[in-house]
Amino acid sequence: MGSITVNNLVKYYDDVEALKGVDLNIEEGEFYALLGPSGCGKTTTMRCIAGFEDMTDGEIYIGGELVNQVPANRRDCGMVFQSYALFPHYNVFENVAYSLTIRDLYGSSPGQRIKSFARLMSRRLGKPTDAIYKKVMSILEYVELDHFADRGVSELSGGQQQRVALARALVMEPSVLLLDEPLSNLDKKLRNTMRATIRRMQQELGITTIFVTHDQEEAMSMADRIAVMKDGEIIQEASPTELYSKPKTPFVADFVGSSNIYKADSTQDEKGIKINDNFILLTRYSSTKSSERALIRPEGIEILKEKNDGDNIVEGQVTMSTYFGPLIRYDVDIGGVGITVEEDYTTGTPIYEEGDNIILYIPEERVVLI
Ligand SMILES: Nc1ncnc2c1ncn2[C@@H]1O[C@H](COP(=O)(O)OP(=O)(O)OP(=O)(O)O)[C@@H](O)[C@H]1O
Repeated sequence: MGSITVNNLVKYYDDVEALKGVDLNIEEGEFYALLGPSGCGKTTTMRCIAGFEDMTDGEIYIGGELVNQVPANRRDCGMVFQSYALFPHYNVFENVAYSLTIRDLYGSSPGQRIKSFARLMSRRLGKPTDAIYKKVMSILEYVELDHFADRGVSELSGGQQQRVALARALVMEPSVLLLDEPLSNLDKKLRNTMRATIRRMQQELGITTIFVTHDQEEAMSMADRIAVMKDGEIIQEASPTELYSKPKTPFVADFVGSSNIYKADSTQDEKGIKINDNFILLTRYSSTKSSERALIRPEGIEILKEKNDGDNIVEGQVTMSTYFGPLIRYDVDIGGVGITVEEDYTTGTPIYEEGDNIILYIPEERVVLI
C-alpha cells in the first residue's frame, strides 16, 4: 500500500499558476480530503498525482518511489471521476473487467499482454475466464452489485453507476485510490449512504485515499485529515475536529462551517472583543491584538430565558428564524451587527420568531482567536 508525498508541486497552464507549491504527506492507509472552493487547484493536484497532468515543478512519491517520470498506467492509482466515466454500451461486469484487462494489457510484459488479450477476446465471445470472472464478481459482490452484473450501465441509478466506477477502480487492487468529487451528482440522501459505503470500504481495504470535494460536510464526515486549499495553496491541514475548533484563518473558519467573526479589541483595559456596545470578556487570553479575529460558532452561543448580571450577555432582535428539524437557526441583530445562533430543537423548545427580542450568552471558552 502507498504513502503519498508531494513536495513543492507547481503547475502552470500557460500563464495560469494553478498550483503554487503544494506539499502533502499522506500516510499509508489514510483517508485524506482536499477541500476548497471551485478553481483552487484540487483536481489539478489529483491529476498530477495520478500522472494525467504534467507538472511544472516539484516531486511526487507514491509508496516511497519517485514517480515524476512514471506514466499514469504504472502509478498504481485507481481513480474515480465526478462523471463516473463508465462505458455506456457495456454492462456492469464488462465495465469492471475492462479496466482490469486494460491495465494488464498496457502494464505488463508482452507475454502477459497476449494472455490478457486472449482473456479479453474470450470475454467478448461471452466466455470469461474463471480468474477474471471470479475477481470481477467478488468486487461486484463487495459493492453489492453482483446481481446487476449483466445489466447495461445506462439502466442503473446514479448511486449504482457510482458503485460500478468504484468497483472498476478497486478491481485493480491499487495502492492508492483517488476520488474526484465522486458524490456530487447524487441527491443528498444517496450521498449520505455513499459516504458511509466509501468510508467503510476504505477502512476495510486500508487503501490510501485522496478525496477531492468542495463540500465541507463531506470532508469532515469522511476524512482522517483535511487540507483546505485556496488559490493554488494549502492554507491549513488538520484533523476534522482541529480544523473546526482551531481554524488558522477566517477563510478556513468560514469554509468549514458557519461562523460569527469579529475583530478582537485592543483598546480596552480588559481583554476581549467588542460587538457594538457589547463587550465580550476574554480572561484566558493574555492579550488581544487588533489584527486578530474572534470566531464564535453559532452552536456555542446559548439562548437565555431571562437576563442576569453575568458577563458576556447580549440582547438582540431575531431577523430570521429557520427551522431545520433537529436544530433551529436564528439570525439576530445586536445593535446593527449580525450574529447567528443555533440551538438544538427538542419537543417543547421555545421558537423565537422574526422581530422577537432574544437574550444571548456567549461563554468565553467558546470564543477562539484566530
Ligand atoms: N486545462 C486547463 N487549462 C487552463 N487552465 C486550467 C485547466 N485546468 C484547470 N485550469 C485552471 O487551474 C485552476 C485550478 O483548477 P482545478 O480544476 O484544479 O480547480 P478545482 O479546485 O478542482 O475546481 P473545481 O472544484 O471547480 O473542480 C483554475 O484557475 C482553472 O481555471
